[in-house]
Amino acid sequence: MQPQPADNAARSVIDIAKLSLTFETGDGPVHALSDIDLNIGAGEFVSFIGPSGCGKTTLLRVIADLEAPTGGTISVNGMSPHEARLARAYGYVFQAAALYPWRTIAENIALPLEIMGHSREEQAERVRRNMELVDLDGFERKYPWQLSGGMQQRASIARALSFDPDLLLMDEPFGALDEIVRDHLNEQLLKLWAKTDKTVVFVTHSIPEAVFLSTRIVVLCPRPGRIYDIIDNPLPRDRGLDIRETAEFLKVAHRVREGLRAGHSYDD
Ligand SMILES: Nc1ncnc2c1ncn2[C@@H]1O[C@H](COP(=O)(O)OP(=O)(O)OP(=O)(O)O)[C@@H](O)[C@H]1O
Repeated sequence: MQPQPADNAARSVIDIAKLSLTFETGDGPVHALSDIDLNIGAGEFVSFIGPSGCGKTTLLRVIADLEAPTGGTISVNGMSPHEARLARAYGYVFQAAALYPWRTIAENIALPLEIMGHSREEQAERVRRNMELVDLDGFERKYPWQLSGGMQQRASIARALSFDPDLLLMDEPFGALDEIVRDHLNEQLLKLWAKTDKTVVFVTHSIPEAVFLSTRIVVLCPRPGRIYDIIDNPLPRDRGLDIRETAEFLKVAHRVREGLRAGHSYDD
């Protein structure tokens, strides 16, 4: 039986306490993350937003076991990030679609399944299901360069979902796309999230994107990278783009902007 949303919301997926990460560089230590406390529950859509260099990507990479913290604790699905990575607990979507140009879209999406040793039939079924989920059916035999930037990013989301992880980590996936495409993908991502009940952690620079997508918004500030504010988004989960014109939306956006201003240095 599928867990009910209420039970689901109670289960913690990511637990971070007093976490820090200092990079030792030739120019001295860089305090990329300091004193981070954050819990993310199942089914949440949490955005990290903040000025360049505040540690958004580093925090996402720590969750994904691509960086190791130098202090504090973190668990993902009750495991260390390393164990969670081996257990394939999450799918990761990068800023650039990073598809292999010599493989068709279907072959790109099948790649993680191939590596995991799924049968050809299983691969085909999962590729079909995930291509449908991101609205790309019909493009199986195309190569990445035959698709627009937005379609390539949808393919990379389908690839991240191919092995059905409960957790999706997304690092500015739509940052390089124009506004209209981005709006469309934001809507599609929200529908996909509602349909699949995934937990999503999403890095962005865009206030409207963060407010439109998220159930919670984490505002970070730099030097050292730390959490400035965590905003519960009161907007209903079922929202369309026109919600961006409402007073509630603008109120949340205003609070995010205030947080960004407070942590921003114009010398950057
Ligand atoms: N491998 C590394 N070695 C040394 N310093 C690093 C490394 N990775 C990141 N940093 C530094 O850590 C800080 C946080 O970087 P990070 O990329 O996480 O910020 P960000 O908020 O994602 O920035 P942006 O919005 O520009 O992507 C920056 O000062 C960055 O230069």
